Amino acid sequence: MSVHTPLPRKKTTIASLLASRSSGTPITVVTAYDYPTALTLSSSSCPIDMTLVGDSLAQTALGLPSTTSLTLDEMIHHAKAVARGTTTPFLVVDMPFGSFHISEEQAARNACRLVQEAGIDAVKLEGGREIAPIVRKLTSIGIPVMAHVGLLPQRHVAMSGYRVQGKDVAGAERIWGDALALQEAGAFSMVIEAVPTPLAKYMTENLDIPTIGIGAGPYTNGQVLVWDDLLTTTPSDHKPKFVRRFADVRSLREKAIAAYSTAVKDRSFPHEIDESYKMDKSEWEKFMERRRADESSVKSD
Ligand SMILES: Nc1nc(=O)c2c([nH]1)NC[C@@H]1CN(c3ccc(C(=O)N[C@@H](CCC(=O)O)C(=O)O)cc3)CN21
Ligand SMILES: CC(C)C(=O)C(=O)O
Ligand SMILES: [Mg+2]
Repeated sequence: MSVHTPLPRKKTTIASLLASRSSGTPITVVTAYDYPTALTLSSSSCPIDMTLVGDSLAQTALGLPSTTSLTLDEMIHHAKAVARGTTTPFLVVDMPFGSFHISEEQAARNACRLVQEAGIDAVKLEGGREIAPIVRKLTSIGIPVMAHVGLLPQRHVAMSGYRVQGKDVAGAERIWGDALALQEAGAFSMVIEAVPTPLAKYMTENLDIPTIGIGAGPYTNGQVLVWDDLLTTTPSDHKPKFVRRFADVRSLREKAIAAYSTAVKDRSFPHEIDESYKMDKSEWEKFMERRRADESSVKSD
């Protein structure tokens, strides 16, 4: 096989994620909110292990102030679009704020909706040991659950903003205790968001499930980034420390739209021959003959 031919890839499974963890192969996760994005993450030239329909959808794609106002119906609408474009990546969806805390029954009903209506592989739930019974319930009915500890954006008000978590002994102990309880409840993997590097390293070394970090340093089993952050799609004055800009898609888009606008205004677009359609001269003449006949009959009325 030539170096230019991408390796054929199979659908990511929980078993293959565990195998990546065991072999020390970093796991790649990117968020997606629509069909074209899902196609890119499934492409054989840039294959990603896991696609996450994150509730960051609220801010990145819908212009909402935070994730807490995103509804389950809105999430399902986007998850369906992402599922249509997803082939090999494992497809995980964030359960929105309020869609799983009320009771185990509510969580099970809504997770089943995501599986049946959107066709996703697993759900992700933000929270600590207090949601362990819900994780256990979903796992027991065959819905894989990804845990999410550390910074919990759905609780940004209670946490007084988006702040690094687990920086002191008490905070680190709480997060480690949460992680153990969630693993024990059956979570197949865990996102660790915005915690100091040594804590995420300790968690990765002492848990049995793959850890996926965001703002958790280089020692987790995998990394996740938000599509819009890594591509720079939107104007933003604030860049969290953990974001690396791998491209500047925003300026590329703006250049293209400016060029289009200029071309329309100076009439260089569309080109009369290359970008427009022809009509046979005889057909055109017959059409004009009929129009003239119609016009003279209107005048003589
Ligand atoms: N575009 C986007 N990227 C994300 O990573 C993301 C979202 N949206 N929306 C939902 C949550 C919100 N997240 C955030 C938002 C802000 C910070 C932030 O400003 N962090 C500070 C930490 C300050 C401190 O405590 O020292 C930073 O400067 O890194 C972190 C995570 C992560 N998620
Ligand atoms: C940042 C990731 C982990 C997430 O939860 C989201 O995009 O909503
Ligand atoms: Mg999220």
